[in-house]
Amino acid sequence: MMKNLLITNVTIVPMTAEESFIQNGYIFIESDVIKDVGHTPHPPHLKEQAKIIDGEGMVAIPGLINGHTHTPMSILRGYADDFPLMDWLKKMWAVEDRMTEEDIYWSSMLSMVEMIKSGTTTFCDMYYGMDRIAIGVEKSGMRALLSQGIIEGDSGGEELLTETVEFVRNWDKSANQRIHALLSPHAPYTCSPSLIEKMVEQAHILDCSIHTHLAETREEINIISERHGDTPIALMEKIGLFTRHVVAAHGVYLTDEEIDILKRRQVGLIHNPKSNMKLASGVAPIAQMLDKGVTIGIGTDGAASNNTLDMFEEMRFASLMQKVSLEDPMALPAYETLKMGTSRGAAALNIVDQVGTIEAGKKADITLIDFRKAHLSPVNDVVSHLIYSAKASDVAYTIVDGSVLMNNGKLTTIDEEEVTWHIEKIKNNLL
Ligand SMILES: N[C@@H](CCSC[C@H]1O[C@@H](n2cnc3c(=O)[nH]cnc32)[C@H](O)[C@@H]1O)C(=O)O
Ligand SMILES: [Zn+2]
Repeated sequence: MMKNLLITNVTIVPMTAEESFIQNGYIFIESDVIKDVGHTPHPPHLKEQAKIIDGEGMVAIPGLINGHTHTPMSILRGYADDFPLMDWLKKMWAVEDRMTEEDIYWSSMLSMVEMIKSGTTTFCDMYYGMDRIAIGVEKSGMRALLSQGIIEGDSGGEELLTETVEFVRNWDKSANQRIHALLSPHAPYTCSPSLIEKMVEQAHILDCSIHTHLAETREEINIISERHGDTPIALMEKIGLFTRHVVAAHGVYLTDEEIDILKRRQVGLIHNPKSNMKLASGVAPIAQMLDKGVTIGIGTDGAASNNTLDMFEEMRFASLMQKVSLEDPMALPAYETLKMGTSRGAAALNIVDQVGTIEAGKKADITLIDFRKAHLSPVNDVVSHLIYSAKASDVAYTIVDGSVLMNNGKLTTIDEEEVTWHIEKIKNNLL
């Protein structure tokens, strides 16, 4: 079957250079890779070699990158709202203890349905039962960074560590390199320094990145200070966490010194504005970190603390939250925010050689947004509309690795009705 694609008559926001656009362009995809991007007219021979998607009235952006989430938590959407993090977590863990691998699989598939429908092409996940999620990723066609989150129990984390190392060995670079496997100590307050040290050692051996939660709440700062006499990032620096590439979710409470560490160690910081607002964790100093050159992406966190996985909303909240908290309408402007959802998100996850921009040589992960809508009219400014006006439901096509996962609004790899049928059944048993 011919797998080449030609997207025609489309407005392209390639995210390659500052604010460059192609007003009426084409994108030629050969198998899983972008081969050619240009202005209309396209070379005529391309037409015979490819399936054509008419991009009239649409805007193409690099597929959105959800830098931090817990996909199976969609089953817990709306289950325990309006609590602070530590109380909320206790409620989550009580249910998570009862979740079976099947529950995890279908809940994760529900999240993939939501993400594909809202133009997300890559997500970075932390949960348990990761083998089943990886099988789901194979089926859905999405790109994913997967890690088994480790919370150290009374018995220590040794057994879990063996399991998670096995997971990385089995899945890293699988599914045509769509899957990256990472190691994941859940957080500095749920894992001891000695366990984290062991995980770093393993990450060096496996040559993989590390995904964790860091500096999320004031309470975390207090716990770490009481236990170790340090702040979370300073402690992690001491125990050598940042000798590997780290994806760190949150970074709400940071000293200037810690921001310097994040920059120097090229940590991929993932900002989760809606989760931070909903759990009232606080306002991350994003504008300040960007000024200092920290690499920042955007994530939704799990659907139980958000309560959606919609990256358009997430980008909008990121921008608005900086503006209002700094009383500065110029803080985190639209293009900067879109970068965090695409190219910079890819850099934060250390996959910028694969995705994050629309240019020849990159993997073909592309989202097409239909701009023929009242709330996107008139098109005075494409990027402004993407950040301040667009909705998830404006996404018409989601393409990953050259495969069309949503074709003019229709999912091609997942049977949504089957997923929702299972979800209803799981909900009735579990909650
Ligand atoms: N519960 C698992 C491992 C953890 S997976 C990831 C964990 O992160 C939790 N989680 C979700 N959102 C957040 C957050 O914002 N901060 C900290 N933990 C979170 C989530 O409830 C889940 O337990 C075990 O049995 O070891
Ligand atoms: Zn999280």
